[in-house]
Amino acid sequence: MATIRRRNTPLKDAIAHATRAIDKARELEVKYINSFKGRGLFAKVPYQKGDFIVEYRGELISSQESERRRGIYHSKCTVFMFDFCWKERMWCIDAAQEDDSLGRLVNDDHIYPNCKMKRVIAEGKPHLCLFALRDIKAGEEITYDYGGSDWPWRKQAKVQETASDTLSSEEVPQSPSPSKMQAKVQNTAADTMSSEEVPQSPSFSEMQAKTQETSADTLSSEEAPQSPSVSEMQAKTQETGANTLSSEEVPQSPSLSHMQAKTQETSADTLSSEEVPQSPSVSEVQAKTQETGADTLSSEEVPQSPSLSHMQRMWMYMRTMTVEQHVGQGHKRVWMYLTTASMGQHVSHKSVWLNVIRLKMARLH
Ligand SMILES: C[S@@+](CC[C@H](N)C(=O)[O-])C[C@H]1O[C@@H](n2cnc3c(N)ncnc32)[C@H](O)[C@@H]1O
Repeated sequence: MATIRRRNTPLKDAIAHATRAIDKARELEVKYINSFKGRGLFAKVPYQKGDFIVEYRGELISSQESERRRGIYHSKCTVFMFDFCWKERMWCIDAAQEDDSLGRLVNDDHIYPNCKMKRVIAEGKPHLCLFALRDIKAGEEITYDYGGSDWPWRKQAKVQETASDTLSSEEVPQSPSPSKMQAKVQNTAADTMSSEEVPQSPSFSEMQAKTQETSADTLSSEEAPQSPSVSEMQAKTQETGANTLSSEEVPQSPSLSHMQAKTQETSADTLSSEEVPQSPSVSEVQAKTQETGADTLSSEEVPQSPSLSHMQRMWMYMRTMTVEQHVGQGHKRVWMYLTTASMGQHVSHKSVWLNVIRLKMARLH
């Protein structure tokens, strides 16, 4: 992927990357951090305060479509939906699809973030871009404040810092909140805009985006082409009879099955078999796995869901961990159990079961 060397102002830099949908692939790298945080984005080069870092790229959808998707997405996908206000309306960048874009991998830091999300208008469409809040050294993780207050990992962070990777029952992650990614979006085009042009944010509910007006980089009319009017955007939405914008305006929507398939990420800590209090499900899952002989199971393919009590027992010890099962002659199987912060009460028992089966199958040696 080509990288544009910065010759412009940060805002021009952001617009140049946003319009081409490219990242600074030579300046940034994705690294796996740990089982708690997953992946993160890191600077490979130093950045100066104010620099454009990366776009939070995804599909631009209306708030109505955002609500609809939240109703059907797995909770691991909804966390990638970023709501923001633009032209007196709520919009959402849906970055749930696993593409190669880097912005979607930036983690939250509400205490010492080094970047800030700002709204940038390029070719008439809003983009969400991260800009450095301070100088950033090579090797530093790129972070920003997701906003809000109820993100489950913030409550768990202290526990994770002190505890070993082997989780106790007290450390079972809290059920994820269904909250939206709160857009602490600043309007980068603000310097040249009057308050009429960038209206005050309405008072949205706590779950919704806080769009802040700030003075930031100056956007001239050459830098940002005219935005279509709200009514124009609304008209297009109505014309299509759908909540998503037409394909000229935004990329194709990812299919739900693809999104669901992408929710199976995990990482694990090792737990010896002695540490697992009860593992009745291992043999049961193994049996089911062998029965189907498939890599993934649809709900139709699972002949019988485990009973609720069984699920509850699994739930008691299911966390992010692996269990090593010695099968003789120096061979062992490693069972990997998927549980992350986003697997909680909002996931049906059946979904949890399917997730576990899939993961076990995927990781079975
Ligand atoms: C937009 S994604 C960021 C990329 C993610 N780490 C990954 O590997 O795909 C948001 C998810 O990252 C994790 N995350 C973000 N910030 C975190 C933090 N400060 N501590 C722990 N987990 C975090 C949470 O699981 C959250 O659902």
